[in-house]
Amino acid sequence: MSLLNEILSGINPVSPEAVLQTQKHLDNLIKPLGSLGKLEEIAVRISAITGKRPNSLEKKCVLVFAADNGICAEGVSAAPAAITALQTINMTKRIAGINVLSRQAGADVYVVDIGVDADLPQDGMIIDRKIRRGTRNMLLEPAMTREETIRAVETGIEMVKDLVDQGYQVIGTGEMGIGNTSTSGAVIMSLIGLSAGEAVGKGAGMTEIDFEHKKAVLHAVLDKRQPDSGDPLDVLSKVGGYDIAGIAGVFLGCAYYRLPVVIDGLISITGALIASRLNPLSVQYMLPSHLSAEPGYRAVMAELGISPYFDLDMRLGEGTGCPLTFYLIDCALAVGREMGTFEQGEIDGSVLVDIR
Ligand SMILES: O=C(O)c1ccc[n+]([C@@H]2O[C@H](COP(=O)([O-])O)[C@@H](O)[C@H]2O)c1
Ligand SMILES: Cc1cc2nc[nH]c2cc1C
Repeated sequence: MSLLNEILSGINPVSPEAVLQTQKHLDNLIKPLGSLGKLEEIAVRISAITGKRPNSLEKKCVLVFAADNGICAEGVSAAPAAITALQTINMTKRIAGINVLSRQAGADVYVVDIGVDADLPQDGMIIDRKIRRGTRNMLLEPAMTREETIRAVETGIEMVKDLVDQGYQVIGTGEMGIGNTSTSGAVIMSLIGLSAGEAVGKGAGMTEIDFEHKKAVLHAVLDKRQPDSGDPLDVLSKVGGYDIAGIAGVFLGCAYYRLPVVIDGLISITGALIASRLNPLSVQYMLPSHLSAEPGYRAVMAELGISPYFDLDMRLGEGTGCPLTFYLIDCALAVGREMGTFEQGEIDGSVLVDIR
């Protein structure tokens, strides 16, 4: 059996007993019932995933998949494609946004070259899992072969296995790739049935005229490629990218190894959508972070049945929503471990009214 099929058939649901026990514990702490809102939701979700309580997720990282996109030849991004390689190198110099925010949250950053169209420095700072130097131009031909697509998804799964072996307890999903709001948009349009205007925004920034062109290109791409919306790997291979595929693998791998995994922005949630279509149980292991400014994000969230924890008008990508969510997770788990019970606080909790 292929690694992908083995992982897909080995994903189990989270623990319903841990959900009940954790909510019972939270309801016995000195506060009105449910008054810590989404922090309680996070604590319950983490218990459900780990199957135990109390929890403490000390070892955290963000996994950044870097890849180029052939569709950039059609002028779908105002940013030059060369920025993919440059910013990937900047991440190894620890000066990118993802490095700064991860440092604040006590999380490590790992950068994986899964398809950058450049020879990156072989200095041990970038994990070299390059499948190809960028995808093909999806307006002219399928972006990836099915074999490359599966290899990219399996790369994500293998990265999770390595991180689990190193003791990581929570993983964030990041990416770097000029043009990847277009590939993500095309995948979302195919799988959910949205128009380009409903799926994509201005990505890393572009003029109104260029934005109209980007949307027209995406409609032309779907017209030419005719991806099969019932086959997520067909969609991914025809109009996706190596980064989205690697991220989909991370979501599946985390579900298989029972690790919480955090969603970042549009590209990350597109990987989550692919994972969920391949195995819906994988959604139980996902935690959201922020609301991306790209419009397709809301539609995917709605399908996944989750809602973002915060909205800071962020649209950087790189995985930057993840370290912020790591901090929320730390807070939520500390509440579960450290807050006193009604008995310890000498308060009669039985008189309180449950308004949830
Ligand atoms: O994750 C998001 O929601 C997001 C929204 C806008 C832009 N980005 C980042 O910007 C790049 C893609 O933008 P673009 O315009 O080249 O498609 C890519 O490197 C992403 O990390 C990411
Ligand atoms: C500078 C720059 C940094 C990025 N990080 C993620 N996407 C990006 C796009 C640009 C243009």
